[in-house]
Formats: sequence, structure tokens, C-alpha cells
Amino acid sequence: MDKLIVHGGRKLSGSVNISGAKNASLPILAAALLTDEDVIIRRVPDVSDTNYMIQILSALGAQVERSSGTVRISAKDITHDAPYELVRKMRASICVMGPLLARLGKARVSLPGGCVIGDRPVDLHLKGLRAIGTVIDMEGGNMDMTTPNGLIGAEVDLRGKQGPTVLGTDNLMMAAVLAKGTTVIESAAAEPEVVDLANFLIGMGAQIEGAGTRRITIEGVEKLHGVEHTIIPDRIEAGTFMVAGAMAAEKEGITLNRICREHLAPVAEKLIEAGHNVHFNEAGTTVTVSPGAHPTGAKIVTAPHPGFPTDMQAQFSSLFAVTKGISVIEDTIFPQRFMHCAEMGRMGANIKVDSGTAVIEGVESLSAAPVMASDLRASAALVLSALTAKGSTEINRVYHIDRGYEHIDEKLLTLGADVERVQE
Ligand SMILES: CC(=O)N[C@H]1[C@@H](OP(=O)(O)OP(=O)(O)OC[C@H]2O[C@@H](n3ccc(=O)[nH]c3=O)[C@H](O)[C@@H]2O)O[C@H](CO)[C@@H](O)[C@@H]1O
Ligand SMILES: C=C(OP(=O)(O)O)C(=O)O
Repeated sequence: MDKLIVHGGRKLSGSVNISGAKNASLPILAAALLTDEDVIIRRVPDVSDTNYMIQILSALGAQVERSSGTVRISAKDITHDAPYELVRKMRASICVMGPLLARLGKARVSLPGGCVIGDRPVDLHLKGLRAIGTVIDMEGGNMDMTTPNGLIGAEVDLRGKQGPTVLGTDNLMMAAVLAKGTTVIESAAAEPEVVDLANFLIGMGAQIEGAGTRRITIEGVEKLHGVEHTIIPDRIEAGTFMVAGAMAAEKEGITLNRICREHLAPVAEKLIEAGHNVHFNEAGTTVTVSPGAHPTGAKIVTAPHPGFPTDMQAQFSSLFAVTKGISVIEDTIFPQRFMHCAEMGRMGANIKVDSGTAVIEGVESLSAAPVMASDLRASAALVLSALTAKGSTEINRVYHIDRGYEHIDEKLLTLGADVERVQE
């Protein structure tokens, strides 16, 4: 199991390229199952989650070739049974449900388990798929799905207690593209990754309107064809490096290339509110972030897009842990997503977590300690904390970070951080 050792206190400078979005790549890779023609997807990040998805597609019978960021998929003869051993490793494997139902009229996928960031039910996925004609039989931890009368378009409201569902919207959209008639998804997720999937499907010949709004309309078509598509930049990776810039850059800041300004608006606004410097180029494709002269704490409440993303709140905990004053972070989407706070406490952070809210009292500096990554964004928060901490922080279980950050240690080294990956 690899660990990262971060020798804190180095100032960051220079620039790095942001990778394609993990959370757009996963459903888009699954959507390649919707056609028997070749699909080419560019800028797929080399992270363990995309590798698991590729393994699942291969286990389902697809021919997959990967050459650096480009993945070519040919899903001519596929089966409907997604193997438990692979599915259990990654929640996003449930993205294959929609495409398998649309293409084969049946699917067998294991129920994903709980998750350290909190309860993650699939009731809304099932509600959507049932509404368009899927019959679901739960047995032995598996969801056995059939479509006795085929998939038939319907109007479905996917609002859950915590708001819309991203992968639930994706699953229904992927099933509905080959259904008979019109499907309307009300209370749809509007995240940029949902829009990227919709654009991919439209490129395959699907008829979809309204992606990026709360109402998506899908007119089913007979057949989809092959497509070439480039994945959008990863706004969470970019946001994580933006926080690194605010915490640890030289006066001139660090620059991130291949970003999309519109997707980064909530993160940029919070950094500016907290007193830091954020400058986009005119085209909105690069951003430079440097620490402000008078940083202040702030209040963050996570919300569905275009609100502040839950996937960025842990990283802001690191920033606020060393920012004078009191900051408050409330996660309305995953109220239990605060595992990083206890580990940061071991480094000297002063954070109290109660009922989905963290109250952070900034301290002068953190000091190194051996810490344990508990989940993807929690590990990013620990790396950020370690960049400014006094001494050498050992971060264990970095396989969590490798799920979603492409070569993070190499990118940090490029920016001048002192980071080592140690294999045990
Ligand atoms: C691979 C991927 O893209 N993952 C992202 C996706 O996860 P994912 O799509 O799994 O998250 P959802 O948008 O579905 O979850 C939003 C909320 O809805 C609840 N819910 C969800 C489904 C359901 O059937 N019933 C239900 O109650 C969840 O518990 C949560 O409180 O969106 C999350 C919210 O932006 C991000 O944190 C994840 O990084
Ligand atoms: C929580 C995340 O991913 P997943 O939904 O795949 O667990 C994430 O990307 O922050």
C-alpha cells in the first residue's frame, strides 16, 4: 500500500495542466455500452476509478484499448451481468444499469454498499428506471432488472431529500435515450458532468434537451452510433489546486491550465471572499491563484450545482484550519463527510463537527503527524494541510487519492512541493 510523505513549508510556483474529469469519464465510459459501433473518448484521467470502469466494461464483453488519455471502446457483443468483485470496488459502477437496460433490456448489478462519506442509497435510481418500465428483483445483494414490455418514456421527478441526484439523473438519461417515446426528468441534476454526458449521448445520435437545467427531456431513438468525445476538465481537481495556491503559493501564485472558468465559479468566489487572489485568463481556460495579504475565514454551505460542491468542502477545511478567525462549513448533501477533521486534529487543527457542520477556529500553523486517508477528498485535504505543516507528514492509504487525482504527487513536485511516494 503506497503512502505519501509531504515535507511541509515549500512555496509553490509555476503551472500544471488539469486532467479530464473523473466524474464525467465514469458515466461516459459506461454510456459506450449503448452502441455496437466504436467510441473514442479523449482526456480520460489515468486514475484507479476509470481503470475499474474499463475493467467492468471488459468483463461485460466490450473490447477496450487505452493509450494514455484516449480510450477506444467497441461494445459489439455484451452481457448483462456486472461482476460483483468489480462493482463492489466503486459506487459509480451502478452507471452501467441504464446502458445495459437500454441496449439489452436486462441488467444484473450488485447493490453498492455504504460509504465512508455517508449513507448512499439508490432509491432514486430505481424510481427513475421503474418509471420507464423496469422490473427490479432484489436478491442476494443483487438487483436483477428486466423490461418485460420494453422501456417506455415517462415523466419522473427525481428530487430526493437532499436534492437532485447526479448519477441517478445519468442512469435515467442513459436508459431513456433508447426508450419508446418521451421521458421528462424533473428535478434533474445540473452538474457540468451531467451536461458532458448529455453532449456525449447527443454525439451518438440521442435527442436530449435541457441538460444543465432542472428539467431534461429525452426523445427516445431506435439506435445510437459511434462518436469521438473529449472529457471536460476536472473542476474538483482544479479546485483542489486552487486551494493549494491560496495556502502555499509564492506571491505570483500558481497557474492551472486546461480549466473551465464557468465550472469553477463557486470555488473562485469563496477563495476571493476569503481574501485570496484569483485571476482567469480572458478565454477562461487558465487560472492563477495566490495567497491574499489579509486572509479571512468564511462560511460555506454545500449545495447542488451551481452551488458550492460537496466534493470541495474538505479542501476548504484545510485552508480555514490555518486562516485566522472562525469559519463554518455545512455539508447539506453528505452531512457525515467530515472524516478528515479528526485526522487534521492530529496535526493541530481546531475543528468541532456536529450535525453536518464543522466549526473551524484557525490556528497559526499545523504540525506534521502520521495521518490516515479515509476517502478521496479527505485525502486531498490531508495533502493540502501537509503542504504548509511544520515537518514531514506521512499520509497512509493514499489509494483513496489515486481514485480521483491523476499523478497528484508528480503535479505537486512540478509546482515545487517536496512530496515522496513510498511503496510498502
Ligand atoms: C461519480 C460521481 O459523479 N460522484 C459524485 C456524485 O455522486 P452521486 O451521484 O452518487 O451522488 P448523488 O447526487 O446521487 O447524491 C446526492 C444526494 O442524494 C442522495 N441520494 C442519491 C441517490 C439516491 O438514489 N437516493 C438518495 O437519497 C445521496 O445520499 C446524497 O445525499 O455526486 C455527488 C454529489 O455532488 C458527488 O459528491 C460525487 O462525487
Ligand atoms: C465522492 C466522490 O466520488 P464517488 O461518488 O465515486 O464516491 C468524489 O469524487 O468526491
